[in-house]
Order: sequence, then structure tokens, then C-alpha cells
Amino acid sequence: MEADNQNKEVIIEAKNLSVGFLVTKHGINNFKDFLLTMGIRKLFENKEVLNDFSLTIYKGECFGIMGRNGSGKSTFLRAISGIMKPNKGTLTVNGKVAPMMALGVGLEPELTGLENIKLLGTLMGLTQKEIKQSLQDIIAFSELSEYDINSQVKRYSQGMLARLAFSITVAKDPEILIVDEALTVGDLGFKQKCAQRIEEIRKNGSTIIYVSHHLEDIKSICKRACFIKDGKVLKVGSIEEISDLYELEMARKKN
Ligand SMILES: Nc1ncnc2c1ncn2[C@@H]1O[C@H](COP(=O)(O)OP(=O)(O)OP(=O)(O)O)[C@@H](O)[C@H]1O
Repeated sequence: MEADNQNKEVIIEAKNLSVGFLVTKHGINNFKDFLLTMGIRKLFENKEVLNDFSLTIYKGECFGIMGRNGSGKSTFLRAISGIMKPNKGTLTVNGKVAPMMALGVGLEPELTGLENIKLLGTLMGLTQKEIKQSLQDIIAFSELSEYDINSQVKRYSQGMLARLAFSITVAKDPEILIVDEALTVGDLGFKQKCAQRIEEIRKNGSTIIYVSHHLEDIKSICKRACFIKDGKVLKVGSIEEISDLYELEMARKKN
């Protein structure tokens, strides 16, 4: 399969990447402990999540990312979205990323749904004309009522936030679409509608990075995938190979 990729255009390339979080050191639980450390720099340490992480994703493919809870999938997605900066290694992203993860993040709680569409649309690079043209489509896709779309987003349920965030993200075919299924909420009807729209985006040639624990979903959409273990890419291969590895690893966990 790797030989098949030789002539393809690389869209994302991670080489020996290290990405981590700053966390408070063990033993520092209160202000007294803080004073005893004698300095803010000594208060934090770097918790490395991705370590020596290398992966290549090609333009136009639908690539699956699999791994146990806490293995580092979302951290990699945060890095390619530019939310987290690598400590070491290189990360090249040759396209605009439309993240569909931390749903609701990016939405301004004090603004209404309508105001958020205008704000996020601008941040995503849509022109005023494009926003105006797609406004009704976004609202229709979200299935939010006129009352809700004119209400402050802080009054929304998780499902309503998901509907709004997804509808804005996919208003225009993105160059790179990230789908983190763990964070998609919504009823079955809306999920099916999302799946249809993702398929449409894929057919139009965008690159899709899909994170899911549902084998059937990931198999139905991706051809290639990787398995992440303890912050490293354990294996890259066809979706069948990686699904088998996933099942094997899950079975090992139970024993
Ligand atoms: N804000 C944070 N601060 C410190 N550590 C974090 C933070 N967010 C995540 N982590 C840690 O980073 C590691 C990887 O988390 P990550 O969310 O990338 O895993 P994941 O593979 O996406 O998991 P899941 O399948 O549960 O979504 C975990 O050990 C987690 O505890």
C-alpha cells in the first residue's frame, strides 16, 4: 500500500513529533506548596503525550485514526489544527483545516447562534458574500428553530451546539476536514445527515481525517488508517489491517 502512495501529494506530514501539556508538578496542591517551590517555573512540568510521532497523510484520502482512550488521537488533531504547538520534530500541514472536534469550542456563548455563524464563518475564511449566501443553508442544515438561532449559544444543549458547529464547519467544502466522532452528539437523524455531508465532501476531493471507535463507521468511510499507542504510531496500513489490530488490542485489554 505504501508503494501506491509514492505519486500522491502529501497534505500532512509529522516527523518525530513531540507534543505535550504543561501540568502542575506532583505534590503541588495549594498556595503553600506553590510558595515552597519558590517560583512559577518550577510549578509546571511538561507531560509529553505524543512522542517520536511520525505520520504522512495524502491529499484527497479519507484517513482513519484509531487507538485506545488516552492514546493521543485528539492531541494529534489539536496539533494539526494549530491549537497545540509541537515541542520537537516537524509538522507540515499543506491546507486549511476545519476542525470538528471540541464541539461548541470556538462558539461565543454570549452571542446568538446567528451571530456565531457570522463570526465563525469569517474566522473560517468565508467572505461576507459567502456567509450571506450560505446563511439560510447553515440554519436549515442545523434544523434549529428561528427562536433558537436568535438565542444566546450559552442556552444551547450539547446537541444544539453540535448541530450549529457542524453546520458552520461544513458550509463550504473544507480542504482538510477533521471528524472526531467521540465529540459528535446529536440524534440518529442528524448523525445520518452528517455522514451524508461528510461523504459528499469526500467525493468533492477534500482530505478527511476520521477518529472513531466504531469500526463499522470508520470502515465504511476510510481506506487507510493508523493505530496509535502510547503517543506513537504503532502501525499504518489498510483499514482492514488496522481494524484487525484494533480488535486485537481491545481483546488484550479485556484479558
Ligand atoms: N488538558 C490536558 N492537560 C493535561 N493532560 C491532558 C489534557 N488533555 C489530555 N491530556 C492527556 O493526554 C493524553 C492523551 O489524550 P487524548 O485526548 O489525546 O487521547 P485520545 O486518544 O483522544 O483519547 P479518547 O479516545 O479518550 O478521546 C491522556 O493521557 C490525557 O490524560
